[in-house]
Amino acid sequence: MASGQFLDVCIVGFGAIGALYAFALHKSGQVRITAVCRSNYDALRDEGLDIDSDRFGTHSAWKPYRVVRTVEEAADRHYSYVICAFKCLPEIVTTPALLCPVLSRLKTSPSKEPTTFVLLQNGIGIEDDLLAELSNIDVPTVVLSGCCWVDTTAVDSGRKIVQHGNERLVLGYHQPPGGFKDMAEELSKRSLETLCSLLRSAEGNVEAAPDVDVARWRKVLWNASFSTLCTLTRCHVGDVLALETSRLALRDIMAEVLTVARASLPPSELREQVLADHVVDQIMEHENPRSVFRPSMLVDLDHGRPMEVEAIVGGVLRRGKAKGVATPKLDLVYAALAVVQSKLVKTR
Ligand SMILES: NC(=O)C1=CN([C@@H]2O[C@H](COP(=O)(O)OP(=O)(O)OC[C@H]3O[C@@H](n4cnc5c(N)ncnc54)[C@H](OP(=O)(O)O)[C@@H]3O)[C@@H](O)[C@H]2O)C=CC1
Ligand SMILES: CC(C)(CO)C(=O)C(=O)O
Repeated sequence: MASGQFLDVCIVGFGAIGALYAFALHKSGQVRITAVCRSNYDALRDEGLDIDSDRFGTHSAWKPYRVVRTVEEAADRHYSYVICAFKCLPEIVTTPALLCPVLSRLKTSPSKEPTTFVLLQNGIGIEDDLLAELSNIDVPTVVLSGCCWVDTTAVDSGRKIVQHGNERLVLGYHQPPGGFKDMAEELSKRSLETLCSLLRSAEGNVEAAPDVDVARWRKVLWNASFSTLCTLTRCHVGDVLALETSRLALRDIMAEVLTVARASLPPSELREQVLADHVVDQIMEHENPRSVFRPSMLVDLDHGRPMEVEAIVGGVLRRGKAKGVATPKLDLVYAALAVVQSKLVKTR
């Protein structure tokens, strides 16, 4: 292990997801967390973080090992894991640009110690630009990503995080653009296992995905339909389930996403099982018609913050276009959200 008995882990984006999983990793007793905080830097440094989590318990004034203001400040050492938990907004800043100081350090590092990047973010193809950038770096690296099935929010200007109900994290590794070489896949598997076991030792409900791309498409089925319709209507989940016409729209969007998913992924038993047509029925039956849940995209709009339209909807559309799959319903959803998004980006 690096640094004697601790693994150094850097969390970039210390909001709801970043802080929740940082705390879980800290609870494992085996890591040192460097938290890159933006708007909540002063609060975190001076007062620490309050946590009210059904999964990880209630804690006050928790301080990570280090709180820093920028990625540049964080890049004074080697990290075993760099966890990205900022909103994925490539139209504002790409992931490689945001991580530039860490990547530059890796490029010039005489040590060949591996680094694993972990994307705890929604969307499709969010790993592409990072994988491309890492393919130019002569140090072993791994890219993992995670689908978070959890309802967590940063409140009190990021001084506190609240997490209700169940928490489930599905983590898996991505293939580099040219495929795996030498021992790279072994390294990815080991890195995935280590992260899963750290989170499990803190009672996190984590699963290693046999194919992370299949898991991400399964997740985006929900985000591309429920998150977008709730956002465009500014209504909670129960409201968009209440009318026959909006239920039909949810189903139609999910059917389009499934067609793109199946066209984009290589054939496998897992793909057929996880992304079969009847999954739409399962999702619709599983949602509570009385749910007052507001998806994170709607929460961003509520606060006037840019939304992950490109990562969630744009990602599906780009894959659809590449495979010649028509997506008329989702095209309309994208066009409407793009109008709102461009105003949010201009006024931020
Ligand atoms: N919250 C949830 O329940 C779920 C979230 N997700 C996904 O998880 C990801 C993270 O979402 P979530 O935690 O909710 O988002 P939050 O908005 O709560 O947190 C994002 C954090 O990233 C920080 N940040 C953004 N850009 C930068 C930057 N350039 N440098 C440093 N910090 C930065 C923000 O700082 P600042 O305060 O200054 O803006 C904020 O603290 C998203 O992809 C989301 O879709 C997935 C499932 C559930
Ligand atoms: C599916 C869900 C609600 C997380 O569980 C989500 O991804 C979101 O709110 O953006």
